[in-house]
Amino acid sequence: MTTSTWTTTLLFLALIPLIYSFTMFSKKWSPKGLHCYVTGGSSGMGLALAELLTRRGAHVSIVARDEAKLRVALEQLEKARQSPEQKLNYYSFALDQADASAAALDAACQPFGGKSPDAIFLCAGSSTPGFFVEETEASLRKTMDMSYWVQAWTALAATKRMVRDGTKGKIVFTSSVLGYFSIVGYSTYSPGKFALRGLAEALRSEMQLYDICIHICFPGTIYSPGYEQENKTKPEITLKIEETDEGLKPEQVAEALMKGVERGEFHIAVDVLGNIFRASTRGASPQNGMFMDALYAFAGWIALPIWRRGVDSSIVAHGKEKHVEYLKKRGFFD
Ligand SMILES: NC(=O)C1=CN([C@@H]2O[C@H](COP(=O)(O)OP(=O)(O)OC[C@H]3O[C@@H](n4cnc5c(N)ncnc54)[C@H](OP(=O)(O)O)[C@@H]3O)[C@@H](O)[C@H]2O)C=CC1
Ligand SMILES: CCCCCCCCCCCCCCCC(=O)[C@@H](N)CO
Repeated sequence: MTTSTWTTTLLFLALIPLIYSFTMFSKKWSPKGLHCYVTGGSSGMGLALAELLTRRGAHVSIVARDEAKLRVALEQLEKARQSPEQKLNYYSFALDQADASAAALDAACQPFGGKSPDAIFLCAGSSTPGFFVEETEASLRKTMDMSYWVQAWTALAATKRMVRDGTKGKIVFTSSVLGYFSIVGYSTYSPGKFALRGLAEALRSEMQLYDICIHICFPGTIYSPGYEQENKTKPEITLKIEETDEGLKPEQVAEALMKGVERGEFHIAVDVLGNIFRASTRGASPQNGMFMDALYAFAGWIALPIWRRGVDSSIVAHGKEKHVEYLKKRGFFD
């Protein structure tokens, strides 16, 4: 290379951190005065997020199925209200159905003269861990509804509405670290959470046509009512593998998600573990920070193969000791 090529290359490399530092001064997104639509807003992370948005001065609509839980959740939101102008409402709909998802959105737009919400937070979802060999066609379809379609149907209705209304809004999906990798017990859940990543990636690209911003969050264990519920069917070995994950409270996840949205991150991880998996699995998805991402990816390069080997050997050991007995007891071989 000639001296001038070297100079140009060095100048170009020096520009990269400079360009990154500009992004630090760009205006943060704020939910104040905006209509935020939160699915799964009656429990766990969705409720914590709805409360946080209320405290930040947003109009908040929460959607879930159980009306009694929604009513209690709305009381919690009322306590976080910042001004009498804020519109806080709940809507009871089953979002794993396409028509009900569109109807829920229609209903929530009514108090706003039919106008689309400014931000859609898709938190609804659930998991029913178990062993794949014990699943059925019905259980696999149902669990896909509860991990993928429960968010995809609202995304479909919301993008149509935002584009028709010219709303330059945002849509935030909730996947899981189990949308980056998977382990025994999550064959009914990870596929839907992986699929959400695919959907978010396609939409991040397409929605640039309309200035609609897409985000997707990848939390680890959240100590929520949903977590208590899933533990009822969770295989012992799955629980054991999960012990490595410290877990967070719904409020901590909501705070971290909000920070990621404010910073304009596409993939939002809520803790170090999530960041390691994110940076190690990123592909061509935008990175969140050149230096930290390189560091997380390096940590993953070293630690993930070691961790996975440990997980694999604990599964093999568990199988030899207990698993066949377990299947026999459940009548699997009958
Ligand atoms: N808990 C965890 O460890 C983790 C959870 N996640 C994901 O984060 C999100 C929140 O989880 P978590 O905080 O545990 O939430 P919870 O399980 O505590 O609450 C789930 C919320 O979604 C609603 N919901 C569930 N199914 C439907 C449906 N078919 N139609 C409408 N609303 C529905 C529930 O209300 P109702 O039942 O009344 O409809 C409730 O409001 C989920 O998408 C979950 O998959 C990701 C990583 C870890
Ligand atoms: C640096 C390398 C160390 C790697 C350690 C990784 C430990 C991860 C354990 C599995 C965590 C599973 C979280 C499940 C969250 C979820 O989505 C379910 N609760 C379903 O709702």
